[in-house]
Amino acid sequence: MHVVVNAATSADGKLSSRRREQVAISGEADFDRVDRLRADSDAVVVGVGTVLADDPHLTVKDDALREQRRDAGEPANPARVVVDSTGRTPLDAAVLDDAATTYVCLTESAPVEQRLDLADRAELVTAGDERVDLLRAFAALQNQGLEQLMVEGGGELIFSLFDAGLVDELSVFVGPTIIGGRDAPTLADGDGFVADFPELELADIERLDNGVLLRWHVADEAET
Ligand SMILES: NC(=O)C1=CN([C@@H]2O[C@H](COP(=O)(O)OP(=O)(O)OC[C@H]3O[C@@H](n4cnc5c(N)ncnc54)[C@H](O)[C@@H]3O)[C@@H](O)[C@H]2O)C=CC1
Ligand SMILES: Nc1nc(O)c(N)c(N[C@@H]2O[C@H](COP(=O)(O)O)[C@@H](O)[C@H]2O)n1
Repeated sequence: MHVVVNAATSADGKLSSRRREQVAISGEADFDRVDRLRADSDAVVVGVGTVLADDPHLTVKDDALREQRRDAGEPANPARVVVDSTGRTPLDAAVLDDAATTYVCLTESAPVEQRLDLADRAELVTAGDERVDLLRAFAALQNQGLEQLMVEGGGELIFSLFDAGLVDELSVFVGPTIIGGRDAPTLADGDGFVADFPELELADIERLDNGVLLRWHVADEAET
């Protein structure tokens, strides 16, 4: 399995504002790049915080890219994955429509009622007690044939994935704006690291729109 985290931050490292509403940080060229990355992925992964904040669709927007996937014998859109401990994904969420297969990763503590409702619209993966056990959930996704995973956020999920050692690559578009705010989500939130910080190797820098795209490889733990 190969896991790429992709996100857009303001120049001061924020994913969105303190209101947690979606902010268009990327310009046209970056959104096109994100669309290609989605088209090259087996699944697009988000946390339920992102679903509640943005109601994303997580589909490939370009008709030609969807056609290419069909020509290659793949579904037009990659699968969608929501990491959602207790089944808070609203039943009318855009990610639960029929544009793609959706997996909702839950824990044992997810109430039966939510579980039954979501099971009508998504494939359920159960891993962990309080929070989703990401190692187990991603292993289950791999067993379903999902090898290329693109994670789009948000900050809580991205931190947990680094903490679990599951990230292979990080792509960050740093856009030309300041959002600010101590309560605004950043690229990696959660509890944060205090030691054994994951080490990154810079793979590429590209000027894009009025910002910069940074691509990093995550160093193997054994090498750091
Ligand atoms: N600029 C960008 O590229 C993006 C921005 N965003 C922004 O990020 C914000 C949402 O991010 P967050 O609130 O951090 O939510 P999130 O999307 O990271 O979801 C976190 C939630 O996932 C659930 N969860 C279950 N197991 C977990 C685990 N092991 N680790 C972490 N979470 C687990 C928990 O309910 C947790 O509260 C929104 O404001 C959204 O607009 C989101 C994606 C991309
Ligand atoms: N790459 C990128 N740049 C931004 O500026 C963004 N705000 C986001 N947000 C992510 O895209 C999702 C929306 O997807 P759909 O257009 O609905 O398919 C949103 O939920 C964030 O994950 N990304």
